[in-house]
Amino acid sequence: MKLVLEDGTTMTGRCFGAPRAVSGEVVFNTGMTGYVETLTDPSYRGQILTITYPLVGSYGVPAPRRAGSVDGPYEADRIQVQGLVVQSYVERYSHHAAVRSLGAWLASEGIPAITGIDTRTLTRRLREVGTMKGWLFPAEMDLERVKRSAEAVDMREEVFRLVSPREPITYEGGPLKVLLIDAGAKDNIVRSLLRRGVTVIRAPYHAPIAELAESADGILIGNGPGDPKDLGQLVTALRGLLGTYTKPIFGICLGNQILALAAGGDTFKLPYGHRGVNQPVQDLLSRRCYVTSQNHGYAVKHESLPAEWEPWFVNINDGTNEGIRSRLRPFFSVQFHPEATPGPEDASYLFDDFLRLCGAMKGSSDSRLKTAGAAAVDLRSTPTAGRS
Ligand SMILES: NC(=O)CC[C@H](N)C(=O)O
Repeated sequence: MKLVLEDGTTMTGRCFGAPRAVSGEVVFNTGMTGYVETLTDPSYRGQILTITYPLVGSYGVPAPRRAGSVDGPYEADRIQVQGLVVQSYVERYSHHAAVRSLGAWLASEGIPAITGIDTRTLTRRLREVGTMKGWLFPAEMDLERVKRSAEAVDMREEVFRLVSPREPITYEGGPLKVLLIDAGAKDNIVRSLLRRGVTVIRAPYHAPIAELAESADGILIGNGPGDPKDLGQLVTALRGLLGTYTKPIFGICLGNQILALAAGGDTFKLPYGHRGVNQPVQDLLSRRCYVTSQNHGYAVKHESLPAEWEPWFVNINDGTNEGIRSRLRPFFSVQFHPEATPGPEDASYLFDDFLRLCGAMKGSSDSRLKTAGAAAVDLRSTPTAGRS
């Protein structure tokens, strides 16, 4: 197999997945474990993933999930990456839950993978030049032919259609109801809500959101692939809703970007993104730091936020935005993944805060809580296990 980057960098290795030609944006993730979760995360749709940790495959892959379920550790029904790049693939796995090798899983889903690559050199290149387009293909194929014929995902609106459900799906979990806007949401967002006794209406990003939101106690905008600016239809729908909606809105990753755009803010592309399980962020209100799981290539411009909004979290490595919140209303979002999978669960308290707010606003006879301003204040002053 060969990996060629758009700056001409060429690397040769061995195939351990499907021997096929693909192209996509080449990105790297620094997590040491969690390849099953990472490979099935729809935010990676269309991208060729490099894992910087050198040994990959040693714990194999567990049994496939039950059909129609959202069982972990899978984050979706299929592998989402275009291709996989590792330094040393381990075929002989050992783990009590494993039933197949990583290579067998990749091959069964038609995903090409390459081993024997100096991923440290590759990552340094991507850090210097920035994320680049690349081609992964069997070594005997001619590059010019590959460039013409390699399978690629149309990264504009098409990519969101590939990863969102066709119709709204309801998961019964309890009396509180959350509308999850899905443009590629990870299944663990659904599991995180169900675990907390919540009914989830999982709706595609192009569904009539305002209508569906009426019967829900809050809205969660999930993660997803691509560039948030290609989701103009959702941004416009949400902008309309922000004018009248009084219940809580929480965004995760792509959801942070969408909320910022709907509020009138702007996003930009990071040179090589944040992908890993040890990204440090700081809550600007409490000054408390958290280690978080992240997978994003775009970020919100702090300075673009209109007066009602304020930066909530920042990334301690590069100072970029990691969350925003309305100063007046119960609308807030984070750029990292509180549901983790893989990664640290430091930030899972955010689900509890969001749901407590949904519950308080639904059940309270206190009319002050029904006004959005009071609810936003309530969120700020609520002590939680995660913050104590
Ligand atoms: N994990 C996500 O939701 C990623 C959001 C967006 N696709 C980005 O790369 O920034």
